[in-house]
Amino acid sequence: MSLEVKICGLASPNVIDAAGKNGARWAGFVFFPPSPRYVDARLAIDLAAIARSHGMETVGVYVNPTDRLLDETAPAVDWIQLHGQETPERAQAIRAQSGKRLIKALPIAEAADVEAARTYEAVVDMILFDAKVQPGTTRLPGGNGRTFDWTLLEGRTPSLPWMLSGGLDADNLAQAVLESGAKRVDVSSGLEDAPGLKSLDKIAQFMNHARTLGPKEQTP
Ligand SMILES: O=C(O)c1ccccc1N[C@@H]1O[C@H](COP(=O)(O)O)[C@@H](O)[C@H]1O
Repeated sequence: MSLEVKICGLASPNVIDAAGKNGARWAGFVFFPPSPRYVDARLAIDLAAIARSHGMETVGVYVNPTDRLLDETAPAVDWIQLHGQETPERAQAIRAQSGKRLIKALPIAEAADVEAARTYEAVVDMILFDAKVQPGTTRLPGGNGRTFDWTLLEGRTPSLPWMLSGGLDADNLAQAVLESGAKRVDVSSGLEDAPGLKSLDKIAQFMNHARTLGPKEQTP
C-alpha cells in the first residue's frame, strides 16, 4: 500500500479519470465560488459518478458552508472538508446532520497551531494540516501552493487520522513525507499548469512518487 492521496480541485472528467487510473483514494471538489477550481452542485454530481466508477471516494471542500449548500451538494460528497473558521460545535452539527465523514482543515504556521487539532478530535474523522496564509494576501484559505515547516508536526499529531497539504508537488513530496511522517496527502495547485487547470502529466508523476512512499496498510 502506498501513500494515500487526495487530489483536490478536480473539475473535468478527463482529470478525474487520470486521478482514478493513477490510484488516488479521494477526489476533491471545491464548493467555494472565489476559487478557480469552483464547481457547482450539478457538475459535481456528474463528476462524482465518474470518480466513484474508479473506486474513489469524493470530498466536498467548503468554507463556512450554509446548510443549504451542504444539502445541495450532498449527493456528490462522501466526505466533507471544512476549510473555514468552523468551530468544533459547528463541525459536530454538520456531522450529525449530514451523516458524512468530516475533515477539518487547520492552518499551520507554528507549533501552537498544531495543538488546535485536539479541540476537533471528538467531532471529526480526520484533520488536515495546511499552510497558514497571511491575512490580505489571498482570497482563498487553501489552494495557494504554500508550504509550511513540516517538522512542526513531529510528535504533535492527533490520535485520529490526519492528512498533510499545502504546496505539495512531485518535487517536494518525498521530503514532506519524511519530515512530517504523513501517511496521507492532499494536493491541488502543485498539479496544475495554471490556476484551476490540472496537468495529466503532473498527476501521473505525483502518483508515481506517492506509490514509492508511505505505509504498508490502508488506514480508516
Ligand atoms: O483549492 C482551492 O481553491 C481551495 C479553496 C478554498 C479552500 C480550500 C481549497 N483547497 C485546498 O487547499 C489545500 C492546499 O492546496 P494546495 O495543494 O496548496 O494548492 C488542499 O487541501 C485543497 O483541498
